[in-house]
Amino acid sequence: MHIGTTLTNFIIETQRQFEGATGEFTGLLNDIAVACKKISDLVNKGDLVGVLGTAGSENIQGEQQKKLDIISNEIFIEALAHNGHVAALASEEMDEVHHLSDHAPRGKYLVLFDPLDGSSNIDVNVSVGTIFSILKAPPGVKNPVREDFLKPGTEQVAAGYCLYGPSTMMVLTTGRGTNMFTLDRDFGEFLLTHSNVQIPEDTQEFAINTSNMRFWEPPVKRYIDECLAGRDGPRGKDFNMRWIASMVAEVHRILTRGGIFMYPMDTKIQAKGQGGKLRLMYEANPMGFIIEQAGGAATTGRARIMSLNPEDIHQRVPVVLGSRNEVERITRYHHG
Ligand SMILES: O=P(O)(O)OC[C@H]1O[C@](O)(COP(=O)(O)O)[C@@H](O)[C@@H]1O
Ligand SMILES: [Mg+2]
Ligand SMILES: [Mg+2]
Repeated sequence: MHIGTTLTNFIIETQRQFEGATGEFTGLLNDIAVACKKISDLVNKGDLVGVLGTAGSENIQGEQQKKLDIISNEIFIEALAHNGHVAALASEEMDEVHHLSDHAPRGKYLVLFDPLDGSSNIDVNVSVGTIFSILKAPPGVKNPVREDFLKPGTEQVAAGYCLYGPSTMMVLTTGRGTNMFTLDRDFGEFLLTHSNVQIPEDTQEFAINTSNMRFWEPPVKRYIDECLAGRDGPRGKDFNMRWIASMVAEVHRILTRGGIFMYPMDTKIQAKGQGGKLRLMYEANPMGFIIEQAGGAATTGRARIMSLNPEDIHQRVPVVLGSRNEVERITRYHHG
């Protein structure tokens, strides 16, 4: 597909390759694009439209919700729940599965989403984003339930994120490579700017929240120590570090120039009885699909993320993703 193609035409072309395609998938991705454009506009205007700051409520994760967490969630529901492309929705900001109103037409898909990723950055004007994962809905079921969403990442039909940074970009995979589109605000369209993105297999750049170092497991400690030892150490090369605290921005950097991103299991997380910091269904699985389709890898440190059998829509998992050879090295360290 040629650079400059609109997202809509790109999806229509992609759909042509699927036998029996009805156009419903194109419709769904257009709904998602509309929602992301609206969120991008609000993020961009920030205080001018009074959307910054906390909402004074907590989500099921026990996190203080930002106003934009809730507003973005509502924009997504409004854009997706009425056009007959989905059967149900699930989100970081909603405890339970969101069922459509009785008279709303039902569609073939389920969507899980993180309406605003990187929430701790929203008030300090640092890049944030939206992450989404698309699954097939059980045929003929009017109101799919939680169990209908609990499919391994390998069953995703598509996944993507929209990054609200200096420019707004939509990154998408339908299982045929990973492509990037940039929003032309004048034109109001996402245009293809990077097709079939490939992540370098090796890297000298890692991203991890080092303030958690004292809680890390030995394999992670060893890996980071070796990176920090630089060219005089066992790796024989110097490493750089980055931490933006927005998973979307970290993943985007890695898709653009390689690298490794880690939010591993640690004793602090274990002490809280949690399985990790990041959520499997609307953070780790969609990002795993995007990264793998760009030639990278995504594991928990021990197992491929997309092969996990989910137990809950808000389940948390350890995440290690990025340049294939580095992810494989850390996974080897975990297997001793
Ligand atoms: O606050 P920390 O420990 O740096 O964690 C940052 C991580 O938490 C997140 O903000 C969690 O996502 P949400 O903002 O959607 O809750 C990730 O985007 C980011 O990678
Ligand atoms: Mg998030
Ligand atoms: Mg979020």
